[in-house]
Amino acid sequence: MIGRLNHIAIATPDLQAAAQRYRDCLASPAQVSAPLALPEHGVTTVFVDTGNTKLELLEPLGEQSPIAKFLEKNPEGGLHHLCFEVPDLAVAITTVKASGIRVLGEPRIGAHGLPVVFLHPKDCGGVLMELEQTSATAG
Ligand SMILES: CC[C@@H](C(=O)O)C(=O)SCCNC(=O)CCNC(=O)[C@H](O)C(C)(C)COP(=O)(O)OP(=O)(O)OC[C@H]1O[C@@H](n2cnc3c(N)ncnc32)[C@H](O)[C@@H]1OP(=O)(O)O
Ligand SMILES: [Co+2]
Repeated sequence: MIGRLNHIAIATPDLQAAAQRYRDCLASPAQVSAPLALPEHGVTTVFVDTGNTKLELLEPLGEQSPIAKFLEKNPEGGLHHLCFEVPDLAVAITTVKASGIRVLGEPRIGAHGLPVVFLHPKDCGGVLMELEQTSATAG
C-alpha cells in the first residue's frame, strides 16, 4: 500500500545548528530550505533535499509540541519518523486500522500542503510512521 519514501524526519534541539551542519558540511546550501514554522503541528522545519528523498529537520515550537517529550528522552535529537506516500489517505487509514494499527488523530494538512496522518510507533515495530497523500484529491 505504501509508496515512495517522502521524507525521513530528524528531531533536533537546535534547528539552526542542524541546518548549518547540512548546509556547510553534509550537503550544499541549495539543498537546504529556509525554516518554516508550522504552529498547528508544534514544530519548525527545515527540509534537506537529497535527490531521492528529503530530510525533515524538526525543532519544537510552542508549549504543546509533540516532539518535546521525544527530545526529553533524546536530548541531542535523533531519528523521529519516516513518511511514506499513499494515493488515498482514507483508504490507507481504513486498511491499517483493520490490521490493528493505531492511527494518531485525524488527517491534517502537513508541511507540503497535503493531507497527512501518523501511525503509533508501538504498532509499527518501534517506528513512528507518517502517511502523506500524494495529491490534494485522493486517487
Ligand atoms: C511538519 C508537519 C508534519 C509533516 O508534514 O511532515 C510532521 O512531520 S509533524 C511531526 C511531529 N508530529 C508528530 O509527531 C505527531 C504524531 N506524534 C504523536 O502523536 C506523539 O508524539 C506520539 C508518537 C503518540 C508519542 O507521544 P506520547 O505518547 O505522549 O509520548 P511518549 O513519550 O509517552 O511515547 C509513548 C511511547 O512511544 C515511544 N515513542 C514516542 N515517539 C517515538 C518516535 N518518534 N519513534 C519511536 N518511538 C517513539 C516512546 O518512547 C514511548 O515508548 P516507551 O518509552 O516504551 O513507553
Ligand atoms: Co513529517
